[in-house]
Amino acid sequence: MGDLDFRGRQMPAWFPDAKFGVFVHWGAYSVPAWAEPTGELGAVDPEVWFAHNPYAEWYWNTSQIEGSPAHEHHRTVHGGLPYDTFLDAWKAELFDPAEWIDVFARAGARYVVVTTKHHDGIALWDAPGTGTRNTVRRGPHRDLVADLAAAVRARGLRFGVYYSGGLDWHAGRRAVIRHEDLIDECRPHDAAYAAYALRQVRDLIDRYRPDVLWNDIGWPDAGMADLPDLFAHYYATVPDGVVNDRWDGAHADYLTSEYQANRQNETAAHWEQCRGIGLSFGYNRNEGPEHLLDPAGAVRQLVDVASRGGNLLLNVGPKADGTLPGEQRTVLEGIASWMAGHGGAVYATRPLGPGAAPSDGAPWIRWTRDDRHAFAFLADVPDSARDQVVLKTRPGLLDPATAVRLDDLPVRADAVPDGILATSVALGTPLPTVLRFALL
Ligand SMILES: C[C@@H]1N[C@H](CNC(=O)[C@H](c2ccccc2)C2CCCC2)[C@@H](O)[C@H](O)[C@@H]1O
Repeated sequence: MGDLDFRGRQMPAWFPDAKFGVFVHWGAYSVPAWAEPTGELGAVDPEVWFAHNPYAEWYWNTSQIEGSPAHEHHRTVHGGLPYDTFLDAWKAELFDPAEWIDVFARAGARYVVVTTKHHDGIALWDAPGTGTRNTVRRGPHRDLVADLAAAVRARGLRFGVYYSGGLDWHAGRRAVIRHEDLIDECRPHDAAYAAYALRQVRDLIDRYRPDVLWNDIGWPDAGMADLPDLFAHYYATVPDGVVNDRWDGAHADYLTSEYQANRQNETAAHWEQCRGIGLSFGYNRNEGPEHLLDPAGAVRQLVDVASRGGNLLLNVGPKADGTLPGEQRTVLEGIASWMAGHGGAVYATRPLGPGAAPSDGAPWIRWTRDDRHAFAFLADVPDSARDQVVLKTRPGLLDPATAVRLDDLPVRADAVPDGILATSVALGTPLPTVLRFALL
């Protein structure tokens, strides 16, 4: 047992300061890359969800469900071949990890979390116990985890690993039909799987020293007793590492939400929202621009999350050939150009707290603060407002006379009874305008 009592552990400052991470879901599922863009998790009727799953990384499961469009697609387009055929078809021939990480870093990501084994049980490194069911022995014939870890760290970003501890469709259970199945029927809970999974996570820790241990779905019942030792080993190996909350309650340095699911977790001291740029984590060839966040939408998602004290883990689903889908890359480039001039109002900030009234209508307004400044983010100011906005703030909180726009356009700010009247130009753009004020 490690000597670390990690339950009262201090959150390492790098994680809440980071604000923005990029998630990568890349796997054999990136070969078919096929799902119905049904809707966001939490907004789709659970009864509909599994047979019409928008998560393209769930292809194995969805294509097992009789009568589902994915079942039909797999039969007609892929001849109903065994799923592992996709592993051999996955060549990653154009994969250039440094190129990916350059895009992520310019977009302002401070950490990158990559899938090492998703629910399909295929490992992206030569994981113990997988035999040839991994990308070193088949398909890409590369240790993709090592390649990505090296590229991420060469760029000065933190590297995290995603591991599907709770679901492994090779551990011999049937497809998930309904949500309640996910909890028990279809999850492996036996001692053999628990030992298998424990050995793999320990291997990830020892080989890659990940800064984030991002487990998903949960942990096998028979392996729950192993977790205190695993976490102690992790923290001994990576002293400023962080662990997420999907270990069936065993431990968490921070809580997670996913699209609209588990949003109640966003009131925790430390939390992270994950979502795709579109409706899926794995690349889905059926997604069009109408299903994706546009750059302004992605920036506002990041600002909204940061203004409430959380991190955004925004997912990219690369193609099987190793290229980033053009439409997803465009969104990252859009985030990059905004973050270049405004990142300072996001990184290492925290909520402004009770001083500011967050807006839930138009204009869209969010706040952050650092030790000396408050930052107001404005967007979608109606034309009728004629480039004037009232920022509701507590009197005496900040000094209107110190107002500046981070893009250096002129701004005038006057104290008014319920806050500050800001007058400037082009306040109505979808991409947020940022005003900085000195805190009194
Ligand atoms: C990052 C994504 N995680 C998914 C697992 N998500 C969850 O277990 C979801 C979840 C969401 C938020 C906190 C905890 C668990 C549940 C699934 C239905 C309702 C909430 C995966 O199934 C998915 O493929 C992707 O890897």
